[in-house]
Amino acid sequence: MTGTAAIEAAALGMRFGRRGGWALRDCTFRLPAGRVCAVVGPNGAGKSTLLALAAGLLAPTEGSIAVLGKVPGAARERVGFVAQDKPLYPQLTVAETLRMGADLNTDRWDAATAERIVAGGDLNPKSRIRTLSGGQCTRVALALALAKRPELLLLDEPMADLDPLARHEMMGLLMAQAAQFGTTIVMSSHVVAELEDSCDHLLLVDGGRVRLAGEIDDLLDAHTLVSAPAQTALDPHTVVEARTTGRQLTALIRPTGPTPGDWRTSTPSLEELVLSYLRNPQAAAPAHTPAKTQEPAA
Ligand SMILES: Nc1ncnc2c1ncn2[C@@H]1O[C@H](COP(=O)(O)OP(=O)(O)OP(=O)(O)O)[C@@H](O)[C@H]1O
Repeated sequence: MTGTAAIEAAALGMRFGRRGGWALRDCTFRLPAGRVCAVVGPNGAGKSTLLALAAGLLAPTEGSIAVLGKVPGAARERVGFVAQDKPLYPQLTVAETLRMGADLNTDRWDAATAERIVAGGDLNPKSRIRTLSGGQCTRVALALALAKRPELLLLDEPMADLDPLARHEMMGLLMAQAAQFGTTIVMSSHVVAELEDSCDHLLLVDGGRVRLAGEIDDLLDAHTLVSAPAQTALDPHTVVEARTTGRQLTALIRPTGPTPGDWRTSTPSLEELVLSYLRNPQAAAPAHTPAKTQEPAA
């Protein structure tokens, strides 16, 4: 891992059109190189906009974003991007698509990886892209992006239209790529539970703001799930969410010290953490992983 961040954003904002609302606003975060980062958040939160800004396909309305230490456009050769709609040329065959990838990336093209990914889906190299299913197109798009051997791989909901076996296979390939080459992977997804075992870094985007940013283990360790009798006072701890069902209180807190011995406590899952923050827009981010402050350089 180097000292250069994979992505560094400062007061980043994006507005589509002069009169449009802000798709992203005041986003400041630092993603160290070599991480596998989950970008999660509700529909319309700004995840695709953030990834498109990092890919250099959009220019920020305000603030800045640096990718591998450069403006995104200047880092494009070292970045792989698979957009949500997996744009490919419909009239090309699978083989022609891979050949185009090889021609565009002569210095780094990993033909064996591209062919292995395509073969794994039993795709006929002579099939035209327009005849493929959504999941098969995703497989070709991922083959193009991975074979480019990027230093940073930006994936917008890469698993959304893959079947369970293909998801498992692709996740394995992505993790192998990250382990072997130190590739930084940033992937958006709505299936938070699926990300917990694969990702080590989280960006929670909500309403165009980055609400949580940091190492997943640190974020989980900073929170405690509490089960206690209803009416239990939770202060002085910081309460992200508290719900009472009958005589039972369930809460997600950020403890400010030891909790009473008669509380039942556990560490939340990533999904529990994310859902609690999304259900409670007023809950502030933890002090050591605030949306507006840089985490320490690696
Ligand atoms: N090209 C565009 N023109 C105008 N508004 C846009 C455009 N692209 C995105 N937006 C708006 O920006 C906001 C963020 O959209 P974005 O696609 O980044 O969200 P998202 O988190 O990726 O959502 P989803 O999970 O549904 O894919 C939304 O309000 C959306 O309507």
